[in-house]
Amino acid sequence: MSRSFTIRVPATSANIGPGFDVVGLSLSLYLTLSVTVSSPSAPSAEEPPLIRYSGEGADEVPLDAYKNLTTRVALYVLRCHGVPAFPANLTIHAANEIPFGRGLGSSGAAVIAGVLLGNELGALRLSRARMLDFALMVERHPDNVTAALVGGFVGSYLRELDPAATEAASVPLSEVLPEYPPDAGADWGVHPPQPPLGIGHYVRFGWSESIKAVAIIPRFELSTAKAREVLPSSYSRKDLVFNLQRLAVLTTALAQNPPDPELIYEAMKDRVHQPYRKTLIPGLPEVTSRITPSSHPGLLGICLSGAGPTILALATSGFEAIAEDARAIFREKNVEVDWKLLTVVGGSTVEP
Ligand SMILES: Nc1ncnc2c1ncn2[C@@H]1O[C@H](COP(=O)(O)OP(=O)(O)OP(=O)(O)O)[C@@H](O)[C@H]1O
Ligand SMILES: N[C@@H](CCO)C(=O)O
Repeated sequence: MSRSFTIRVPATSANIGPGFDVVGLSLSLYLTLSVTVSSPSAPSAEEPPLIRYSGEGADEVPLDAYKNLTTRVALYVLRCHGVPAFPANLTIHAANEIPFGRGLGSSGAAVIAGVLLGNELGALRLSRARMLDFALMVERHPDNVTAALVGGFVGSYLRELDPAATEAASVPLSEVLPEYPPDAGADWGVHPPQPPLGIGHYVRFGWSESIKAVAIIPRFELSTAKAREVLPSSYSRKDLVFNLQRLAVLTTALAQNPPDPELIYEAMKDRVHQPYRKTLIPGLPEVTSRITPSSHPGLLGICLSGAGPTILALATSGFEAIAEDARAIFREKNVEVDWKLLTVVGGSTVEP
């Protein structure tokens, strides 16, 4: 007898302008895993899962379960609960709509899918809060993973940990997710680093149903790691206050009906990450400054999505004009784009 289930995790856009590493929005593109496992099935290191993959990233994603981000995370969760290996006869088909390295939370979705997979395979019954702890051991800023797990427009923070917990949470990623081969005699990690309890905390803000998201997606990848390298390690008080003022207004302004374009356009400006990332994204300052509520009725605000290079425009109408004019501006910089009209959706699901 075999058991099948489906895991569905949404794309996310982090930051929404001033909320760097703080806010995230779940969007209607999905990573879907269709999983089949023999039941009952004992853990087996000799028989790794069979992974099939289609959609975005299919030409670059590793299909080796010890290299693939989702299955590595699932194995980490299992090992932390005393299960040393995947169950035998496990097959996973990943169908992915979330483009890689574009600022739409592909890695966050892969990590959340892995946590949910480990939880299901081990019948662990982890709480949402505990699942978030596991995700935060891998992706160490909470904005994408929290929104991908719980859905909606979400704000989150990482708890200040005591020195022991800080040490536990600071282990190198290679120790959390070793790309270990199933060699005979390999250390199967009887003692993997356990996440401290209650690392991440979140709240869901309101969201006006009238607001949709236009994702303008350049046809090149920018890794989050590279887009974080260009950021300074300290900021002026003026720039921090600029962002804090806007973020405080934005979290409520996006829930109001009807949404106020003047308030939101200004509240989606940022001085903490976007100015530094313009060197990596030709056209970023031009698109965000030339597309405004006066030039494009229906537009509410425009920002970099996550670490980029995607631009996110929030709007109630006029979607095509916003996207096509952004395309024309990017073209002046020799950047080709695709665009999608997305809605804000609920969080991850696991269904039989
Ligand atoms: N479905 C997936 N399965 C396995 N690995 C994935 C999957 N999705 C993403 N990844 C890995 O994550 C990498 C992209 O992560 P990165 O953090 O750079 O970008 P992103 O998550 O798309 O953007 P952002 O964090 O700014 O929203 C890919 O190159 C790939 O290695
Ligand atoms: N807050 C993160 C999101 C990317 O995953 C960043 O902007 O670097």
